[in-house]
Amino acid sequence: MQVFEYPPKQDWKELLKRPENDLSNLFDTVRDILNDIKNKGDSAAKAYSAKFDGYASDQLMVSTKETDEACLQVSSQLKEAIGVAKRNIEEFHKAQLSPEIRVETMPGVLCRQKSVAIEKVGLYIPGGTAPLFSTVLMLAVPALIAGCKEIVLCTPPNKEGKINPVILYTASLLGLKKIFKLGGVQAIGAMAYGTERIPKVHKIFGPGNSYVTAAKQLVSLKEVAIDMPAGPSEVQVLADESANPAFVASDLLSQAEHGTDSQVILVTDSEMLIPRVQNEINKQLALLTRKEIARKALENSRIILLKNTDEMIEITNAYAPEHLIISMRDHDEIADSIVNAGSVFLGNYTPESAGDYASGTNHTLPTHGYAKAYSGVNLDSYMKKISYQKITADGIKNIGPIIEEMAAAEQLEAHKNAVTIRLESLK
Ligand SMILES: NC(=O)c1ccc[n+]([C@@H]2O[C@H](COP(=O)([O-])OP(=O)(O)OC[C@H]3O[C@@H](n4cnc5c(N)ncnc54)[C@H](O)[C@@H]3O)[C@@H](O)[C@H]2O)c1
Ligand SMILES: N[C@H](CO)Cc1c[nH]c[nH+]1
Ligand SMILES: [Zn+2]
Repeated sequence: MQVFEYPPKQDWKELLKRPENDLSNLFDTVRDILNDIKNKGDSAAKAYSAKFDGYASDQLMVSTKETDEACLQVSSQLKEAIGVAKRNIEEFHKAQLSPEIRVETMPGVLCRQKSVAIEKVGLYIPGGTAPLFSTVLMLAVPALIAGCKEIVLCTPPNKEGKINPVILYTASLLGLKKIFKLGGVQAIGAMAYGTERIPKVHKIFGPGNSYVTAAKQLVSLKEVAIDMPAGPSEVQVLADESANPAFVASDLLSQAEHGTDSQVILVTDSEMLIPRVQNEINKQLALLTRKEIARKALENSRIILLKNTDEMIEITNAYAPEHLIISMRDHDEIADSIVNAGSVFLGNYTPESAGDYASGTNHTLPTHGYAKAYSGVNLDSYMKKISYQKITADGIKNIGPIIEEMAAAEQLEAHKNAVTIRLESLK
């Protein structure tokens, strides 16, 4: 990881750049695949599945037999761990249910707002470099709590057409039935447009690599809503001299191992901490199975030494990390000044992987600086708000003249008349 000591503010923007695929190329490739899926449906899905995942079969839907067999392959300890994570995620997301809002804005003018579940949702579970069964919990638990009626799940198969058994176990634990062996852009296109076998949904959720993220962004221009751009994982650690170098290194590596295009950033005001963290990274990296992936991600990554806490906060809000760990003495106070981050982890005993798996918060989070404007997945992501109003005869007498005045000023006579006609009927 490259170290930058006291970089002047005008250099921060350059320093905080994300690793880029050639974006124009990426979007062109993705657009072509999406058009094929839109025009040719399942036959194109099969062709792209063969090309990118080495699986060419007409059998796209996972059968009950396959799920039953998969469930037998999962150890009881893992089933127990998944059970605890599920309960925590349920608890945190159930607490997000919001009551209906009812306000009488003027006498006789009653306004209501109610949350209604999105009927059909599509969940994308990444499976390219690691089978993220935890993402099944993160996406399906809130969908079920919200009350979504149709839940479609797509995830890439291996060359033999098999889905990771733990993904299937988790999906079956949650009662999901429509599981398709399809990954990448072809899965996003299939859920956006619908194919002969894959139902079209209203909103697509889930993280993925740059291809998946670009596909979500393109289909959201016209066909469907999406949760947010949730691309290659990132973590930023804010650390002072109270941080534990081994813990900091472990957190940086935990996101670096996701993919070669992941990015991890350490920002500190402690010069002494830097070589200690570097030593720890080298020690821990050598022990990882995914060391080559993590090593590549570290090439995209940086250590930044700054003068004080104020600068550390400023650079964090400018970067808007997906995950932010604050390993500093005053972590609670510093957290109050953070306005741009997907999810924040406080103190030395809160590893980011707690949020990835089991604490209860959602791990599907905005990357690439989108945390400036987007929230991570939460219960509201699966809901629409519908507003209602009911005006009584007395109510229209109260509010009618206001509406007439405004409609006349906008020169919209018919709008005005819809009120006048009622007021006159009451004379
Ligand atoms: N932001 C978040 O909330 C979050 C959460 C979990 C994981 N992630 C990220 O999700 C990503 C998962 O990526 P992954 O690759 O392991 O799995 P993935 O399922 O996202 O991508 C695999 C698919 O990519 C497609 N693909 C691969 N190369 C292609 C090419 N050249 N052209 C077109 N399509 C191609 C294939 O169809 C394959 O099925 C990682 O980057 C990880 O960091 C993000
Ligand atoms: N850190 C990922 C989100 O960027 C989520 C995840 C799933 N499994 C492990 N990690
Ligand atoms: Zn992770």
